[in-house]
Amino acid sequence: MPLLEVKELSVTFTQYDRGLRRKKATAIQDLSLSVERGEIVAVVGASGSGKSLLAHAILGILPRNASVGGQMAFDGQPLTASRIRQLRGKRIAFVPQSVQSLDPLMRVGRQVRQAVRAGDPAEEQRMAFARYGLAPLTERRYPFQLSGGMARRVLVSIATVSGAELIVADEPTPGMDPAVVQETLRAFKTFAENGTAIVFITHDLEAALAIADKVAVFHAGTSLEVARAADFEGAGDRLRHPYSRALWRALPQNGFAVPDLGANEPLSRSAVGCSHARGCALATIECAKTAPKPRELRDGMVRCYHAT
Ligand SMILES: Nc1ncnc2c1ncn2[C@@H]1O[C@H](COP(=O)(O)OP(=O)(O)OP(=O)(O)O)[C@@H](O)[C@H]1O
Ligand code: NI
Repeated sequence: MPLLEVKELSVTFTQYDRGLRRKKATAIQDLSLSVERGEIVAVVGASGSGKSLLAHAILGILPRNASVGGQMAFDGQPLTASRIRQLRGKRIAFVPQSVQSLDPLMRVGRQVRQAVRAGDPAEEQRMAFARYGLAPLTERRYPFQLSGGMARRVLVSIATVSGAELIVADEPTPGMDPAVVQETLRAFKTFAENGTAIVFITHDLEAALAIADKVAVFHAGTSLEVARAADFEGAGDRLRHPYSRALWRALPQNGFAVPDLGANEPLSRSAVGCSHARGCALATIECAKTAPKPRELRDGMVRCYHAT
């Protein structure tokens, strides 16, 4: 049984136009994902593809104008609003994308110590700071006295000292220098080896592949493919979706093959058809008409009529 199971999640925002006309915008649609204990599932995708919203939906911290559909379960029990309030910061820890989520008025060492649930808080905090390359004196600083990369290491410390069974990390590494990124990724790997389940959200496919078991490729508010990390190899022939293959081939070591993905177009999630149909070499009339349903393929998932 997966530790976290997300089934057919949808997130819709109600917004008011000028003139108080209500309109609805669907930001996540028909999204399913599961994470086992000890497993690292990376969620990769372009800006605006819905990665943070997935994290916020799991953590129960979506804004009030968002409505959520579908089901989520943690450790076999439905993840209701009241249950997530009990689990947050305990069995489920979150590394938020924004460093603004640190308390601006509290020294960062104390913020980390408050998150410790087992063991000596001071000891745990010192060990976390050492692990992520933060000097001991950093504990006396306030958030505004830290660089972005340091603040992110504090956020990672807070999530990891909690001893949570599931860590949802939303872009934990930007602003860190490369050695610290490696150290942070290694720490995640060690937590997973000790049984922690990790959802690792990143737009950095290389970082994802360095530690993940599975990779969910997001586009326009849903996952187009869930692959084994090992499927990203060679020319990408083991990948199931043309979009994942394009992401893989665009990496420097694969020759920066940049296809026209239509990536900067306004998201086509409200449009009918496959969100990737424009700019896809395989697209047929069917793709433009009706979005393909997810289907299992070779120990993974794909939403594409043409995947084999
Ligand atoms: N409060 C909101 N009201 C309306 N729409 C929203 C709101 N928050 C997010 N969205 C919509 O949801 C989409 C997905 O946002 P999300 O923050 O999940 O993207 P992301 O994949 O995390 O991007 P990034 O890589 O930039 O962090 C956005 O493009 C935006 O259109
Ligand atoms: Ni985000």
